[in-house]
Amino acid sequence: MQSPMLELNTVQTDIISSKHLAAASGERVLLSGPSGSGKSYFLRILADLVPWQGAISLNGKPASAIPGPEWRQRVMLVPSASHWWQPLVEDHFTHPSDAPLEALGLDRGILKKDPQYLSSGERQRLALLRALDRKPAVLLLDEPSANLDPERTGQMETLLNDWCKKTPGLLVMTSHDPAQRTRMADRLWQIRGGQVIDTGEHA
Ligand SMILES: Nc1ncnc2c1ncn2[C@@H]1O[C@H](COP(=O)(O)OP(=O)(O)OP(=O)(O)O)[C@@H](O)[C@H]1O
Repeated sequence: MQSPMLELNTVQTDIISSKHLAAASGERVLLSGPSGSGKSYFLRILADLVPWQGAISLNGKPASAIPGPEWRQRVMLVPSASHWWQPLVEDHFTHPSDAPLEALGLDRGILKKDPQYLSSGERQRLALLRALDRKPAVLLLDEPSANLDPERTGQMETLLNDWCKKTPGLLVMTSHDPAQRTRMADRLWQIRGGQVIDTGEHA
């Protein structure tokens, strides 16, 4: 592997732990495990949103040396349920005119909508675009296509593949869909008995 973008060494919490894990820029990591095994929680560890012990680094720089808000801008979590607090969708974007809405089958008029009237699928797609607008290095996605039909899921996967390659960025995502894991995974991390391990399987 080229030098890792994200690296973990003996990370531990009350719920979950991992020994050594590493992933490089341009990779798509699929995180799997049964319901309730801690996938969402693990993404929150990576985003430094819950207390953890051990070592996590981004491009060789330890998380302890990077202020939390900066870390979360570089290692950005898109949870399965997104929060919207401004009057209009566009108010949540730094550069709304640059957002590739069409790539996800969204009309540009949606930027002028009140977020409370969005459908769950619109909300999910816009939450991803809002995250990309912040230009993260690592994108942590919790079941990003859970509310999407197969056509929209395909569009989202294409957008994510392009983002990974061109940025190049690192994608870590959860999915309950084995077919999606097969389509997307360059690397598989699995939660077994409270341990996150790299299965060594690659697509
Ligand atoms: N901040 C927290 N403190 C303590 N326990 C938590 C915290 N967050 C989640 N948990 C617990 O961790 C366990 C794993 O939850 P998590 O949501 O990460 O599972 P998951 O693998 O994402 O499940 P699913 O596939 O059903 O979404 C659950 O028992 C949950 O109650």
